[in-house]
Amino acid sequence: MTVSSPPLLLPSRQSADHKGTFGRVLLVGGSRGMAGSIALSSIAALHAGSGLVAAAVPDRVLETVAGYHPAIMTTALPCLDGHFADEAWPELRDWVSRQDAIGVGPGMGTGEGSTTIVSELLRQRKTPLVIDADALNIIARQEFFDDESYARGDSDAPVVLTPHPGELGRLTGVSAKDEHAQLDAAQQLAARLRITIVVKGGPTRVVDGCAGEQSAGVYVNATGNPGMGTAGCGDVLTGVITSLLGQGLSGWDAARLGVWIHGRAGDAAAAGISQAGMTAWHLAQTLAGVADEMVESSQTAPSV
Ligand SMILES: NC(=O)C1=CN([C@@H]2O[C@H](COP(=O)(O)OP(=O)(O)OC[C@H]3O[C@@H](n4cnc5c(N)ncnc54)[C@H](OP(=O)(O)O)[C@@H]3O)[C@@H](O)[C@H]2O)[C@@H](O)CC1
Ligand SMILES: Nc1ncnc2c1ncn2[C@@H]1O[C@H](COP(=O)(O)OP(=O)(O)O)[C@@H](O)[C@H]1O
Ligand SMILES: [Mg+2]
Repeated sequence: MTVSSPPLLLPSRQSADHKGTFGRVLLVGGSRGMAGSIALSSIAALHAGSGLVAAAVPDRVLETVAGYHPAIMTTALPCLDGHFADEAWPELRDWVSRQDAIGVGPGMGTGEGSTTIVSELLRQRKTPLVIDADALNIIARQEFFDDESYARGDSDAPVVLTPHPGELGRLTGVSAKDEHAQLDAAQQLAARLRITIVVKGGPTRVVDGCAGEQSAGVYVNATGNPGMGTAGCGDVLTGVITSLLGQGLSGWDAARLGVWIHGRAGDAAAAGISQAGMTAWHLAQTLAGVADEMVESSQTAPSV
């Protein structure tokens, strides 16, 4: 099987490098019944090369999330019926500026406490953000993006949205059935807000509005397969792109390299397991095995 080349490469790792070199990132989400989503995002961030990964979750699911991987740190936030309570944001606020990147949304639900977290994370402009899943649904429901004040300026940290066509339909009002119209709508939204948008699917496309009108065009990803149409694969991508932002990449670079390595790991899982039988858990594991294909000099010949 021929493997396409990555759109860019991370710098090679040096002997003096340490955890801090590879970024400290925080994944915010999870709820009772959807603890796995934020765990998949957190594990994916580690397997994409982050130095330090923490998950900020409702108190009720902390032990569940912590139990998935000993290297993931966890922070319990106030909880109501297994979801973020209104008091969650005041406790999360002090963590934000200490992160190199934050991913928000997987499994978080769309309640009051989650809505406040999303609104406040959108307001801050210093920490790079990946916005996915229920955080996108909250933005759509609250019509946050109708307000131009959320647009990013030249000195603001990057923001990357990662909607699947259902979420993109809620955000833009353009039906998931109309692929071309959805891509146009994503390009307009990206240019208006000066953000990067990953339009997930088969294939996944990336559009970027950070250069203002001179949009960088459309990146069409060449890796991935229908075996990735299984619960949690998007949560894995959230962790990957959060990790790459935390390693210092721009939104455009983190999104393109993120979808490339995510699909590459999906292809490795399909080859190693099967398309029908692979799960997001397998994807998160095979990601660890192919991660060096994103790195200069240690670029190894693809194994499959
Ligand atoms: N283990 C866990 O904890 C997991 C937790 N998860 C968490 O669940 C939350 C809800 O997220 P979600 O994506 O599951 O539900 P939802 O937003 O209703 O979208 C699904 C609908 O959207 C559409 N659609 C999707 N793709 C499409 C396409 N390519 N092309 C066309 N249409 C497409 C399609 O709509 P339909 O066609 O069925 O009307 C589909 O039914 C979220 O927070 C997430 O993180 C999950 O990650 C799973 C694992
Ligand atoms: N047919 C396909 N070909 C390539 N990638 C796919 C295909 N179907 C789904 N994917 C990928 O799997 C992921 C699914 O994301 P999402 O629907 O958000 O999953 P979840 O929310 O369950 O984690 C996306 O990255 C998408 O690009
Ligand atoms: Mg998803």
